[in-house]
Amino acid sequence: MIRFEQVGKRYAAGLDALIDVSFEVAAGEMVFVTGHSGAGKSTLLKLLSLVERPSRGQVQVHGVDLARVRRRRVPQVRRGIGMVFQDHRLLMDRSVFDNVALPLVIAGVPRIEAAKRVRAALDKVGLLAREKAEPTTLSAGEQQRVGIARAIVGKPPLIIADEPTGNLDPQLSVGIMQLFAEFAQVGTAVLVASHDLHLIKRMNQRVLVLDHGRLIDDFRPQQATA
Ligand SMILES: Nc1ncnc2c1ncn2[C@@H]1O[C@H](COP(=O)(O)OP(=O)(O)OP(=O)(O)O)[C@@H](O)[C@H]1O
Repeated sequence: MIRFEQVGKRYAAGLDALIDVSFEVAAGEMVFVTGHSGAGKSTLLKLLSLVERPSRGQVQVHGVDLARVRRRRVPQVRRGIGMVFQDHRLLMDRSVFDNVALPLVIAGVPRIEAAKRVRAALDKVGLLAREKAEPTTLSAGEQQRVGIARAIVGKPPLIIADEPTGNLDPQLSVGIMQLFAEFAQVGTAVLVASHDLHLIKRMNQRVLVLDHGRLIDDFRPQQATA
């Protein structure tokens, strides 16, 4: 599903954010990316969402070498990725329903079909009753769940989340991670950047550890105990 092959990323300032990073993620896997602040976690996710391009090596998604994706095809590739951000980036003057519907509207999904899918996504994150609410009237955790509903509504084969639980309490954080794990169980590949070691430990999933841009560990708890 995802393949990084000796990937390097050097920003214009000359700083190496990623150095010789190689790994693969299969469909149905949930993987945490962790490491100190500045280790390269966000950069790694940005290469997948084509916000940044690698300086060396190759990033492949579904067998497609992302370096070959032309600028005008970038939006199409991004439609195959559900993106969740720490600051969730909701449109505050639109309803919860409209926020979640946005990717479907952009993709041209007919209204009745879109409404069905939006409600299914909201149901999944436990917010069906709040579809008419404006995001400002929701708690931080609820807003984050709207962001997740928006990321999953198009049923993308890949979800990437950058510190999705950064400002949530531990219980809510676990709930959101369990939701991601459920998506992985039905075949979605899920990549979550997080520095919350307590949460990562609790979820018992594969963990990639970055240190100053290098991948220093790739820990698979299931295999370790097998
Ligand atoms: N657009 C950019 N231009 C120049 N340097 C950048 C840019 N984006 C990130 N960097 C640098 O690349 C390194 C890796 O940054 P990145 O954001 O990937 O780390 P991170 O592990 O996500 O950190 P954090 O946990 O603090 O978000 C850092 O030293 C950062 O300053």
